[in-house]
Amino acid sequence: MTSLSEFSDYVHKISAESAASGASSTAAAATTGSNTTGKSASGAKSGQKPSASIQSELDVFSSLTLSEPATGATDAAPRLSFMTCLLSADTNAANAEQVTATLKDLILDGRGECVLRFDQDPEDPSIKVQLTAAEFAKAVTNLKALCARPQLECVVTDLYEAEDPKTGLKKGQVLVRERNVSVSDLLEIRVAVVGNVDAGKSTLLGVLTKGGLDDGRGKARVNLFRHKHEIESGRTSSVGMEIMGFDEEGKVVGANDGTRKASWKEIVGGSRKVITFIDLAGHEKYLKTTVFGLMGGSPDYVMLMVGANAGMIGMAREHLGVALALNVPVFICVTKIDMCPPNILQETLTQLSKILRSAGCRKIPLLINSFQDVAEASMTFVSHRVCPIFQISSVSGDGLDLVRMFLNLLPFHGQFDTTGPFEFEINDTFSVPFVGTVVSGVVTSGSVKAGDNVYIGPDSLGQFALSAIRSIERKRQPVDVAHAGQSVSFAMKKIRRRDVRKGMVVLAAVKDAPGPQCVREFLAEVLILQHATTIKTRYQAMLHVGAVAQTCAIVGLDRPYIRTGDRAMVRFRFMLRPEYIKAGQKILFREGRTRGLGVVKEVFYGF
Ligand SMILES: Nc1nc2c(ncn2[C@@H]2O[C@H](COP(=O)(O)OP(=O)(O)OP(=O)(O)O)[C@@H](O)[C@H]2O)c(=O)[nH]1
Repeated sequence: MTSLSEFSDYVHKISAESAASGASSTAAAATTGSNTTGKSASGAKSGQKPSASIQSELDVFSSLTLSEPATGATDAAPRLSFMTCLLSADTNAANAEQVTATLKDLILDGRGECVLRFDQDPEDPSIKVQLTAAEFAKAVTNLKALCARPQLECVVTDLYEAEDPKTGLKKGQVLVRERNVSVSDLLEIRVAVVGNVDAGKSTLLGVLTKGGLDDGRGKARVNLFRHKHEIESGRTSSVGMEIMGFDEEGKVVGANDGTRKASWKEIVGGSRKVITFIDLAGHEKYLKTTVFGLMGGSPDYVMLMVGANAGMIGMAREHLGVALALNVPVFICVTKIDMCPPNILQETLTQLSKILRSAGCRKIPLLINSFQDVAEASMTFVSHRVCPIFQISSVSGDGLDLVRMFLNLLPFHGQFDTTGPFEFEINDTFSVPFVGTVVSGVVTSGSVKAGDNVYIGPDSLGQFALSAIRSIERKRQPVDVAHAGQSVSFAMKKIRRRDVRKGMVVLAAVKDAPGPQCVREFLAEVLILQHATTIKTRYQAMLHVGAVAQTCAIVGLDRPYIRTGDRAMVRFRFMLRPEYIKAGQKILFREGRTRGLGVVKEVFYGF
């Protein structure tokens, strides 16, 4: 860490910027040598001896900052760094307000929570901070006091603390999470669980959501199956949903000793963050369902399960490929370590590392062994192409605490258009007694209220029907409004269940505006990942785009033929019926061993 020099650079940068923006009063006062009654002075008053880095910042700012601290800095005055303000927040009201404002922004970005590192600036992580043990303790105390105030109403949970024995400097991380959240604003993170058949996916979900442990013979997974044939065969064949809730302190809500599964109502009622697991099938026979779950379920993360003794076999590579194609961050759980000899476990880890580092993946494998690793990985996971790897056992319980903590810290990173017109992709349909037709799926844009008029379609003739939202449920709890990024279900008015199907959309019905249009043909830029020979026009394959899965034919190509490794512009035609798709959506097509992926570039409206 070169905090001193970095801080000075930073301070010079800020002072140059403030000078450029016309901080004449600051400059004038500085030259007159006026005493700074500013924030830094009060930091010194607190009796704590600031570390060199903080002191250097205080020194520079004491010659720059002239505005009255009580009235707040003027627009032209440079802002003190977060940590400098935090250290003096107990004695300086203006600094306390600045920290509060920064925290509010971070919590808003994180949809109700944020993780803070005490060794870097939260607003600019490239700025390193060094804190002595006393400063660290003060920073944590001040943070807790600020978060308890009505302006924030948050709970601060310590994640880890570590002290450098040589320098005595301390670092650590905390989780700041809102204390009160309504069901409609509850933070939800969707995690798709994939891996080869018998890798232990359903078992791990059973153990995480119910508590208790597995017996190695399928005890934990029984409650998760949705069909009788699944219980009999022990194989998942459908897309299952499980939820796990964390309270404001990060404790798991409802999971007990494995004897009873908490109801969704209990979990949602006590949680401030909910993880929705999309449990997918590992068998090759159900690949279409699994790809549908990955594309239509809009997962934020993919959890790839790998049996320690089996390694990356069968469908696991296929699932990893789809996750990478969709650009969804992946983390890996190497499970069944209780029944795996150490040399085989090592072989599996080496194999994983090779696959992840290969040109096709370009990921950095990161073995997670401690709470510190978890906390650090959760912050770098999304942005740094890191792939955390956990070694766990659902039978002995090894490594499960680390996985639980990681799930608790998984950050929100959805890129949904919250301000656009309302759009919703249907993933499943139900007929509920006394309620009528219910559709479930993900709001991909905008928001909708119960009672709003909507279009639903397209049907096999490309038509959209007018309907209205009778009621909305989120995690089986009634809510009044649904926002982009949330998975919800709608009870629909005037629609029969047989008229709705997966892949349809629900759209805002704007009065006097023309209705939505569907697409029969579209142009996509594709990359052929694998094909034995050449692909020409009239070639047909199963094409997935969002929740749509339909056979498409190639009706146009920018060259006579394409083969493995080629990038090309391809015109596709839906064979069965038109669909509602948009430019920018990712596509994936497969037929036998053939695989291709791409992006929709242009859509052609009409039947
Ligand atoms: N010893 C041991 N056995 C495990 C562990 N995890 C799962 N198992 C056993 O492995 C078997 C397969 O587990 P499942 O959870 O059904 O595997 P799956 O990946 O969900 O399989 P599909 O649903 O068919 O894709 C069951 O008999 C589990 O009891 C573990 O950590 N240790």
